[in-house]
Amino acid sequence: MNAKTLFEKVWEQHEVVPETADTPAVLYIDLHLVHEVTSPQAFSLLREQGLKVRRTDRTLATMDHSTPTDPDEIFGRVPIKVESAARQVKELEKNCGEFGVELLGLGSDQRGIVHVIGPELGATQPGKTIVCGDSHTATHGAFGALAFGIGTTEVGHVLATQCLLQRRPKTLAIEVKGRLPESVTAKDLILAIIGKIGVSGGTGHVIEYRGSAIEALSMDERMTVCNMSIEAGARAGMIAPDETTFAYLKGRRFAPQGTAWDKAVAEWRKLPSDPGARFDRVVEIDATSLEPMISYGTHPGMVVPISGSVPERANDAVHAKSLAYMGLSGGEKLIGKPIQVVFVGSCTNARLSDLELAAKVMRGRRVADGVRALIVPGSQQIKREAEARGLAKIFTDAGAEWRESGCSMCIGMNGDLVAKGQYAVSTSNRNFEGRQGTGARTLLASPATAAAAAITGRVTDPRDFLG
Ligand SMILES: CC(C)[C@H](C(=O)O)[C@@H](O)C(=O)O
Ligand code: SF4
Repeated sequence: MNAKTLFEKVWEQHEVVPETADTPAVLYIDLHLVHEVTSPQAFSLLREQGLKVRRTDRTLATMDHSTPTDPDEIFGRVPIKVESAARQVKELEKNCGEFGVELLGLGSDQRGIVHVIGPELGATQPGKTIVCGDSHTATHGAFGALAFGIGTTEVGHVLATQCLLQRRPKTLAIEVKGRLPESVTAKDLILAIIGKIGVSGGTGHVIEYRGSAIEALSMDERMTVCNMSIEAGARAGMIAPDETTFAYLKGRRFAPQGTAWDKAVAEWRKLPSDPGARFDRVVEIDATSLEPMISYGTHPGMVVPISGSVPERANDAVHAKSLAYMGLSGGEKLIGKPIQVVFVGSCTNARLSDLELAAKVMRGRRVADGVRALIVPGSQQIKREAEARGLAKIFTDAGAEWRESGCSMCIGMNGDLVAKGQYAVSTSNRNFEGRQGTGARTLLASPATAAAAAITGRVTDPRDFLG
């Protein structure tokens, strides 16, 4: 038998027409997720050409990027303040209505960040091809799906045909051996991986994360890892489905039910890479020696262990420019650096277990004077669960702000912003110049590290609080 990787199995099951030297492959798409930022032009294209959405039953829309997180704006008690955001929200409502696409709209109790709600509703499943006009679609690969971010023109193609033109990527295995130490999170792991392979380390490849440390992760943690595959330059990230995956999915809204469930699980069990399957590249990481990580620069590869210092790179103009933006100098220690904002949220780290971790640090403590701490659940469902479990109260008692779900401060387009020159410890995935607002300085880290910074007002080792 020809040993195959997980990626190869999913790819080949969806290849309608294989690629040739001159033409990309035609791939069938099982699930198309839609949000308000990258869909307006795609729907216009359909309208211009007199086309319908080919499979409305395989298309699901939500609102997340432009949605405010203030309940008064969300529930229509006051108008949405950011005008461009209000327009996008309206347009998605209109487009979904006109084309018959299910929309988890502003008032929906199933609404949330697109990469949080797909899995939460069980729409994300092993072996599926999943696309969305959004780079962090890689998140869904945590279930053993092949999930790509696509551009607006491609969103139009998929809406009209349920197919996508794609060049076949190469495969990269990232083998994570050992076990993560106590108080070192999945976020620290993925930041360490990107620090090691670099922001273009995965270019042209689909990553499969594997090994004992990956198998030990919960679904929430696997999603955190796969989410940032794109920050390593990869097309997608995947993790083989296993009992953890099946247990997560069982009983969710879109998951197969009854005998269809048993049949699906039997198929999903065939997906993991066969013994002896070959990858184009293999990288090994030892989980046992990892520490909590933090970024210091303006791309996610610029990371160090939290106890470390900003690297010195003489004659590196790009490094120097980045440090100038960040207001940091080579050789400077990160621990103890004063910060002004803390953001716990985003499709990387806004699931229930992330909020639990932040709450563990903040319980019975107060946010430091002069620090703004914003905690934004990844979905309305997570919001309700966090409230039911008393997490929200821990945050508000500590003096943090607790909001409606959405992308929020991860991206400066919905009104949640970091001011010029301020330092924000953020659990999101991107730290580019201006990402959280003009002149904002982002330090990427885990929910534990972010919560610890909120309490002390400085970059802090989360192990001081967690042991
Ligand atoms: C707005 C959207 C297209 C964008 C993406 O593709 O990733 C956003 O989600 C981001 O994280 O930068
Ligand atoms: S939370 Fe951030 S990274 Fe995720 S989809 Fe929204 S803007 Fe993109």
